[in-house]
Amino acid sequence: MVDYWRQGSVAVIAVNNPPVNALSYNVRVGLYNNLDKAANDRDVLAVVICGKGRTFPVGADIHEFGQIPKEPWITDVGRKIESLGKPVIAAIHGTGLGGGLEIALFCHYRIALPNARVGLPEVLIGLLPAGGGAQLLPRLAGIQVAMEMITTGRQLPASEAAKYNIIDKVVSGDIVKEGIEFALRVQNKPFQDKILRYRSPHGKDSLQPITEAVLRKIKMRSRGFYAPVWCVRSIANSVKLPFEEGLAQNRIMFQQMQLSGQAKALQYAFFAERSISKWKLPCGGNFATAVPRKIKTISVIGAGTMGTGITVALLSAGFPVLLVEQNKRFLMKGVQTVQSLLEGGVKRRKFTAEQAKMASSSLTTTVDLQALNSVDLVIEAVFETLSLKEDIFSKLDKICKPEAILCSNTSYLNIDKIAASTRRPDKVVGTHFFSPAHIMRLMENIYGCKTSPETVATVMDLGKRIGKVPVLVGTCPGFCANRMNRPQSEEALFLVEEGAQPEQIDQVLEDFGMPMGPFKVRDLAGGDIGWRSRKDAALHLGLTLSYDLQFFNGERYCSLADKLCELGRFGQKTGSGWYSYDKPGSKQLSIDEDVTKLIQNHRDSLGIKPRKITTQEIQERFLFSGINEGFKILEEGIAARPEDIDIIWLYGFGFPRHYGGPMFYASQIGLKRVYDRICHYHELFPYSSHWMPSKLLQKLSIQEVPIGQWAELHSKL
Ligand SMILES: CC/C=C\CC(=O)SCCNC(=O)CCNC(=O)[C@H](O)C(C)(C)COP(=O)(O)OP(=O)(O)OC[C@H]1O[C@@H](n2cnc3c(N)ncnc32)[C@H](O)[C@@H]1OP(=O)(O)O
Repeated sequence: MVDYWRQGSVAVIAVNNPPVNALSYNVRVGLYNNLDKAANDRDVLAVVICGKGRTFPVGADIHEFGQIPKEPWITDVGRKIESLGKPVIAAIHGTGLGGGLEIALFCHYRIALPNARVGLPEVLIGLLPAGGGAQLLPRLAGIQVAMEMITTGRQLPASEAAKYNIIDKVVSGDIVKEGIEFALRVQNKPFQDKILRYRSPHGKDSLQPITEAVLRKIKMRSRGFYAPVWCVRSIANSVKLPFEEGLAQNRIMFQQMQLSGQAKALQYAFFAERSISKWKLPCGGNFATAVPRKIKTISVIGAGTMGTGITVALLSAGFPVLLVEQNKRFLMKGVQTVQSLLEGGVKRRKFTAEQAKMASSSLTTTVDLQALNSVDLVIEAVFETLSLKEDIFSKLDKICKPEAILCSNTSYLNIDKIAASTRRPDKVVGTHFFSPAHIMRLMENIYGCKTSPETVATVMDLGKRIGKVPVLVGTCPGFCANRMNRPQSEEALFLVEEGAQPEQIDQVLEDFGMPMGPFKVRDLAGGDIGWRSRKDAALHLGLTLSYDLQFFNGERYCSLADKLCELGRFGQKTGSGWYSYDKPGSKQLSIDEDVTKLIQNHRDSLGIKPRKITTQEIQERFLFSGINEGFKILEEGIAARPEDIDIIWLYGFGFPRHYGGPMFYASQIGLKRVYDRICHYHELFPYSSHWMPSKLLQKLSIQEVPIGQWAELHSKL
């Protein structure tokens, strides 16, 4: 796991633990023993530490967290380096992260390739840099830089790290060769002043104002995530305590944090995010055997909000796009939107003006579907009407080349039905983007019963290539994301009907950590879209929406949202919705007395006496109704694993990452408790079928098993 060789007077110690040279127990032992070997070899005058393969060590082995940490620790390896009596050079390529960077900081010198990156990302997995980072970095780069790096986990490119003295020299070529050359130059020079523990932290007199400013920033963005605050404390220890005492204190804090639910959730999310690319279809095809088709040209049908957002996502990843609309007026409007989104990307520094120009020049347009005869892949993004989509897909089937893949950006409709309108159901797949599609990272890919593994592999690959987080699910109304969100939106309305205020519900869920409460989300998305589909659904059933309606199609129904829409209050875009806004399109909102009155009148007309609704009830009814649906999605095999569901929620709805996602959150609360509360609400609200408890949840509530085994259990149901 650790290789050792000598080249003249230089000993090279190379960590060899693929894929990322994590500092597992055996690696730490290997480093420690090989440092001893170099120390005891009189002919060795300097030592180079590096990583084999793709990277310098990226930190501790996260799989080992939760076990009792075995010595030597990273700090023991560090002390060994400091006391070696010979200069030690860290030669960094790839990413030098966490414990990897900490070892480098114990070294006397650090060199790096230009494309190397360094950082202390422990905070992102709910921890602090207890392997010396929080003590050493302030002594090298100063308190201000250490605070920024450690509380955000940001990785710095080598050139920026050199600016802060973290890297002594940026070198090009072969990193080991460069390391040896550097070692030969410094081998006979004094290096005691390079041992960071003997320095005092730069900017220590400004500790208090820096700390206050950082804590203010953390408060604004953390939403209940506490690791950044502990990181601040660990850096303060570098000023307040002698070096060894600071190390010991930070280690104690690290151990406490490691036991916390937040660290467990973040580490779960880290591996969950990596597991989603390992998909499997019920027919047996999977990520390892299916080969994605090469996609060079893509067409997007529909130049509305979704179509233009998807177009920008594709263009900015370097794909040429042929944008299609039904007439020139819509097309022109769409092109203008694409241009302004690209300009917005330049303003937000997502890409340079030059890149935006390049992207824009890769856009072509047409009003003629026939022009799609040579594209490799089509993404349809028209209205959510099944007949319209069926019509488009049957035309595409005739026009497009036989091997072309046909995707639908539907958020709700049955993929099998859309596929059935073609003679190539194996090449039909759902690619559900989230709005705004050029920004939101989730791409919910949906397979139908005939979608081929090759088609799935192609859209999963495409998602990665355009910087999205692609998650694969099966087909059902609303798939995973919207199916889980639906009961939550309904519960939010019912809670208002029963006595809560929209702003109260928003506040409770924002305090929980959601980026926006459900009523602000409704106003942002625009109430008219849901209103139209509710009216369509009613029409389809031969019913009409009426305002004293308390049941619809056998289910509890609340018509408050319809009443708002009837008044033209569609949300931000019309300047009023559940809140009122400064002007149409503005985000500046205030509570509207008219809405308060409308709610009161609504309750009066139905004879509902408002009651006090507690924070606990709001949280439970919003979160548990979605979680129950999540378990049904698992038990039906729509999602293969709870990890898939959680990643959908982290990236599609901004669910607080320090809770891991709704399914992991449920596992932490305890499935018995979640199940009991769902049964309680089922008893109270028998006309809301979303409270019918999931069978899988019931089973898991009796024999609690770790979340990693839920999927196995559902297959045996
Ligand atoms: C006292 C305690 C001292 C120190 C504390 C620490 O050091 S905590 C750990 C700090 N380091 C990190 O958090 C790094 C996490 N890793 C990453 O950010 C990325 O993986 C990385 C290194 C930038 C590489 O990204 P890339 O996209 O190239 O690869 P990918 O993420 O898919 O990872 C490849 C496989 O490696 C596994 N892996 C990555 N990091 C670790 C790790 N620290 N421990 C264990 N395993 C790790 C990852 O799960 C992938 O595995 P696979 O089976 O292929 O899915």
